Amino acid sequence: MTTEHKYIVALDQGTTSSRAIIFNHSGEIVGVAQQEFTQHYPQAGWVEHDAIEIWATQRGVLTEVLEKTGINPSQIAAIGITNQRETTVVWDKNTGKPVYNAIVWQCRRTAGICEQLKRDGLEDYVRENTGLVVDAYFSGTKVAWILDHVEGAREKAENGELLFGTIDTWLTWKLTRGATHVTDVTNASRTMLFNIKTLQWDEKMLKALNIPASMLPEVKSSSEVYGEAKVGTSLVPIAGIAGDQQAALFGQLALEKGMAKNTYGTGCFLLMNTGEEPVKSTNGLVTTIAYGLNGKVNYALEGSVFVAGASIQWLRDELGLIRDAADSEYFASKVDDTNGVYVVPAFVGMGAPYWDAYARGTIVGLTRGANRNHIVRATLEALAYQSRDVLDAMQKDSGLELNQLNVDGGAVANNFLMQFQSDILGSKVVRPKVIETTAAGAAYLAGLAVGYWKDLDQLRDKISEDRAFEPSMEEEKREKLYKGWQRAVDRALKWEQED
Ligand SMILES: Nc1ncnc2c1ncn2[C@@H]1O[C@H](COP(=O)(O)OP(=O)(O)O)[C@@H](O)[C@H]1O
Ligand SMILES: O=P(O)(O)OC[C@H](O)CO
Repeated sequence: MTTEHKYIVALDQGTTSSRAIIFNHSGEIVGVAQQEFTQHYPQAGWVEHDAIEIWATQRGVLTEVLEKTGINPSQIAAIGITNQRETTVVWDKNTGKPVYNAIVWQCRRTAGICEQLKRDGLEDYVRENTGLVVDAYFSGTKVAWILDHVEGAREKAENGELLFGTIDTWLTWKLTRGATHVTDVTNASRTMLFNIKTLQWDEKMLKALNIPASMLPEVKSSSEVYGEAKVGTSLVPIAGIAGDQQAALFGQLALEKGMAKNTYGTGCFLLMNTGEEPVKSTNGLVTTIAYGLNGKVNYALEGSVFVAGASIQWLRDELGLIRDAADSEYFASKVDDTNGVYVVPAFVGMGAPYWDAYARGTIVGLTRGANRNHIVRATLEALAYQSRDVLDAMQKDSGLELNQLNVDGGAVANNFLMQFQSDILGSKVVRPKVIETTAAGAAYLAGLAVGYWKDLDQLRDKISEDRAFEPSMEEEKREKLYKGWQRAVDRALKWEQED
């Protein structure tokens, strides 16, 4: 294939926005288009997206970025898809219409189904075979909920008329006009329905949740041609698929055992590549598939924090304390500390390492002197404390000491946060020049599949450091602050009562 004038497009379908990013052969970004879409909160702790709006915004940004850059679809060598994971779409394969809104990864509505699975004694089985903990986060219980609550859905599913997919599957199906119903191993490993040892859908889990196998997509590697998308008058191969956190790991080229990254977006996700063998966590992390490439899979340990950058949006949209996410750095830097205030943003329960669907957000340590700056600062600091929680667990599980943390995602633009992160970890934090590593990972996977890039060595020199943050806090102060955080978390846990 000629690489002249050719590009790779990454479609990055995130929790809050859809993005299309064009990369050239040097791995540089030549165009970006982005569109936010509506978040639906029908009840406390519930989160939904309209799958049609997801498709419309994703399609819209693809058209927009081509128009903006003047690149013709015929110049695109391949499309890579990366996506918010776990979010669940069920649609009618005849009409192409979703039978219900997409149930988002953050949604807690299936906590009760999870309690039942635990009572049925499935916890150990789930951990051993899917690598996960029993939690409403993952797709399986969301599919079960749709089949049980949408009128006529179960009957149609049993007649083979309904399809299930995570967002990668939904987009691929739409882009190929219904010709392709696939997912990749990384996304499959987030469903709680996939056996990460046999790399097959897990019959016992399907039975436990009463989900017909006919709804499930075919599971493929993360880098191969899955189908062709019609873009304008051209047919463009879709050649890379990976969940966004795995794509970010790939985009940071953390491809060797022991390499890790932390992504600060809506949530925070710390992943460590553990090589070709799955490592079982005993400290509240999950085992997941990092990527499937060249006939093999690599595994990762993951610590998933449900609310990170989303708490900065909460300061902006719900409390009105800031006008723009970037303002948080200005207000936090106006004070020397939080004046004893801690914010625990457990808006949708807490993920790793606590796994408590009943935790709720809390602010503690308020005194008459507490002001906006302290609350903004405490909210930013919570991102760093939550990352320390998972990093400590990761070090215990892996037996490795991470003396450097590679970071990416929208919130790493915040220098205050990065410095505090380094201080509270006591280790170096390294921010790359290109923080769009998620999209880069999807582009690399697609480019490798079609021979646009021969191998990853061609890309290694493209990753360069923007800034390194070194710890400057005294050990005694660090541990005192962190102990305060742990006490604050205790207040947030198990706040909501089980129905
Ligand atoms: N300067 C900043 N300081 C703190 N948070 C920020 C800043 N800029 C963006 N964010 C947060 O980062 C998130 C957006 O990052 P992004 O990687 O695009 O997320 P996602 O892929 O989850 O949609 C938002 O939640 C936003 O509040
Ligand atoms: O869309 P993001 O970047 O918030 O990522 C969401 C995760 O994939 C959820 O597991």
